[in-house]
Amino acid sequence: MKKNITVILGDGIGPEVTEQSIKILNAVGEQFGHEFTYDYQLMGAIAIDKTGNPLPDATIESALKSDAVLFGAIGDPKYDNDPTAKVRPEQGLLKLRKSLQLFANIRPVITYPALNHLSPLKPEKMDGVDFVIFRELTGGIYFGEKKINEEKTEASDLCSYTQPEIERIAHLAFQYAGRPERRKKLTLVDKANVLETSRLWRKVVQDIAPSYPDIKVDYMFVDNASMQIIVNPKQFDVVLTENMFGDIISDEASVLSGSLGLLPSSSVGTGTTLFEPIHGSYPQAAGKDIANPIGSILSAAMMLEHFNMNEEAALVRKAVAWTLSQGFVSQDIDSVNNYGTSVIGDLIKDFIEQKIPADINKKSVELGKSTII
Ligand SMILES: NC(=O)c1ccc[n+]([C@@H]2O[C@H](COP(=O)([O-])OP(=O)(O)OC[C@H]3O[C@@H](n4cnc5c(N)ncnc54)[C@H](O)[C@@H]3O)[C@@H](O)[C@H]2O)c1
Ligand SMILES: CC(C)[C@H](C(=O)O)[C@@H](O)C(=O)O
Ligand SMILES: [Mg+2]
Repeated sequence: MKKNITVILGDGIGPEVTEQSIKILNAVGEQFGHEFTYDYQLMGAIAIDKTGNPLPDATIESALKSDAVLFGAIGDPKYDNDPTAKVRPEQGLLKLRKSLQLFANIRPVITYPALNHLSPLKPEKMDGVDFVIFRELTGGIYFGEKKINEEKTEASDLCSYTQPEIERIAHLAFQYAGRPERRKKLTLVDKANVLETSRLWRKVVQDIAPSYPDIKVDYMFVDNASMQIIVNPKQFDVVLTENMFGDIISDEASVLSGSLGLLPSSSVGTGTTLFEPIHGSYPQAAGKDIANPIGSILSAAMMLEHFNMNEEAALVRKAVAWTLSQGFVSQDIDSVNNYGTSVIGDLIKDFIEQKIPADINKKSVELGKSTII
């Protein structure tokens, strides 16, 4: 199969983690006889530096005609620390989501038995944690009218949702909860005790629920949900929520897996689907070969599934689980014994290519070197 992928490396650690995913996609292509071609495009701070625009038209055009988009991360401290900046890297990402109508951001949260002992939570709370957050991505407070008065002393961001915006993601989430591998439970996370938009979410979900009689629906306020994710994460199966709540609770939930660097996502819309790790540009780590590439690599696995390459995706996941089980982990997972971004990428690639020596031991894999000795 031939697939053309728009690749947006972005800023900070975006390029180095995405480079590992490209390695993995190429290895999968070789093994299974697929041809992946890449069209590299700009977005974020690097795009502002090169073109003055955080999302050049060429990036949107490429994304619209490609089979999928693989995205790293955007963001730069020079904008984060300047609240008066008129042009910002994040505008590029938000505009891309809007342009591709990527209304549903799917963020799976799974745990790895091999990492449970490193978790801040008790291992018995972690075994079997497996839920998926459906985060609405093109509405809410992110996209409502923004105002600041002339004196710059009062500002507002409007949070608004329409019934169709809620319905389209709710249907996706219900259908997902009904998949054979899921536990047929959907939890709507909102703030319906305070917010009018949340009350609309509840009403729309309540109206839709009877069409999915097999799915048990639960409603939870976001403040409670933030606590429940930590104390009893096994109760969740599919979590449906609006844009900003989803942003926040998914970073929180990543702690269950072991690190923000582990979580992948897909953003689904009416056309091209985009795949990206949930983390940001982690500027402190940029260029140091210390970032965890697994969030990006698992996003590439989600992309393979999107191409109906299920066996290929399963092999990538198996390879990831193998590196974690062998202790080949990055600094965010283990601050004492850890391996570089590219070493982890190479090990996952070698596993896919069945090139891992049977007698491999940790000492034979050099920290920061990208070859197995
Ligand atoms: N989708 C995106 O591109 C995206 C997402 C979030 C934040 N951002 C941007 O990224 C910049 C930095 O934001 P931030 O510091 O709040 O969030 P961040 O996700 O970049 O990093 C937060 C912390 O998470 C950890 N982390 C994140 N990714 C990691 C990885 N791959 N490996 C190991 N550890 C990792 C690090 O401890 C880091 O300090 C900002 O400009 C922000 O706007 C972009
Ligand atoms: C960078 C920012 C606009 C973005 C968001 O808030 O959606 C990020 O945090 C994410 O989770 O992808
Ligand atoms: Mg976020």
